[in-house]
Amino acid sequence: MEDSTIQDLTLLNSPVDQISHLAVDIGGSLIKMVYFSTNREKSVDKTQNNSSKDNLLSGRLYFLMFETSKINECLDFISSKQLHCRGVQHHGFPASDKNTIKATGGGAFKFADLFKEKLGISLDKVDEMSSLVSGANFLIKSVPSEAFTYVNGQRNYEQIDHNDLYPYLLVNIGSGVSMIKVDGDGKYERVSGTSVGGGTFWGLGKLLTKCKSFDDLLEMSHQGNNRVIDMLVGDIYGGSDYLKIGLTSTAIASSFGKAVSEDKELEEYRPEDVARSLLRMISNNIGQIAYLNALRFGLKKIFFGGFFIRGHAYTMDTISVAVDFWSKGEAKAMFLRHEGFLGALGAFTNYQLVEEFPCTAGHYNRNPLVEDLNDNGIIECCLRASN
Ligand SMILES: Nc1ncnc2c1ncn2[C@@H]1O[C@H](COP(=O)(O)OP(=O)(O)O)[C@@H](O)[C@H]1O
Ligand SMILES: CC(C)(COP(=O)(O)O)[C@@H](O)C(=O)NCCC(=O)O
Repeated sequence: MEDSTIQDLTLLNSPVDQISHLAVDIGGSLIKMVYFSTNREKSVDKTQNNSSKDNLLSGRLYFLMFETSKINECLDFISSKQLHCRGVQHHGFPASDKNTIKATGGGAFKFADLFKEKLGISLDKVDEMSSLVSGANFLIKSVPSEAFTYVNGQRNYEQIDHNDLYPYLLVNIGSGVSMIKVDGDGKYERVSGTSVGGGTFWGLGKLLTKCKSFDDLLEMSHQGNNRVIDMLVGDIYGGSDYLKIGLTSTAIASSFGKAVSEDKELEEYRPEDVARSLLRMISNNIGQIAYLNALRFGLKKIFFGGFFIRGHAYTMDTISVAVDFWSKGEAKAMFLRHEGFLGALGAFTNYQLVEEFPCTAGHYNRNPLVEDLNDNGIIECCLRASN
């Protein structure tokens, strides 16, 4: 954690805090939420200081996550905190429509009736791909220290030149994977996808290791050794490399391939090793498909998002190495600190209220009220409302 700011959600009940503009992204696995909170005492009305007719309200974007299978807990939480019907109505700043929130992801369709029934609110649907792109563009362009490469176990934060951002490939690894060629704000095309994604890792991992939580599975993979199960080039070539086609003896020739010849039951393998092979197989595969799509369109930058990544060192390393290996160093894999919140942020920007500058990040909050919550960075920003 970069900062020790601990934000307990009981603060939401503080009389000086104003919550507004909740946006949700309801995916196949997880519900992601973003909301804006301002401190009334600190909010600023720039109309007094400059000639602009815009009202600027400083505050913070907060991030929350629930499992989609626990949608009812999520609705109870929104209801108990009245997250959906708080509006900011001072300094000439309009309240959000009390009965409508921006929503994206498949669940915006699937659960629309449930939101209406339990909370009395309508979901204003924002297209999922469009939200991913708006969220990514917002993060890359407006939030400092957001994008980074992962090389030799090191995060290297990149200052992205706005004039040299497009085109890029956005690879969102959620339950499934979408690959989107981004050419500008609102200019994009979904060029590919694969059903072998985060849901595959978690689903197969659960079956094969009997693991109870995604985080445990990731932790297991950290302790494992994939060479126990994967068939390496050296296993086939008597310990030698096959350099003529660019493969070292330690490269994986066949994921899970060793399990064929070894007369072993699943129980005889360490779950840690199984988890490691699985993570490597899926990350490698996504890295390779991403590279092939980058090659198709001559793209040099590939940004990876989605909650599958979870800031996990081994996942990012595998993806980075795959992209580097296949592109012979030509393409670059980049990751985003708010990786899992692209869709939710994109839906939030659809309120047309986010002022792109100034934004700062670096504070972290851990929300003790929500299980499984990652350490999600809050973002300080200004909202703007035109008169
Ligand atoms: N706490 C968690 N519970 C379930 N899956 C998780 C969790 N944390 C990370 N994941 C991973 O994130 C994936 C979902 O990513 P996400 O971007 O939220 O996609 P979706 O929009 O499909 O829900 C899961 O398939 C899993 O691989
Ligand atoms: C259907 C989806 C866009 C839904 O998004 P998700 O909830 O997985 O984030 C995604 O799962 C996907 O792109 N799947 C891959 C389908 C394919 O191209 O084969």
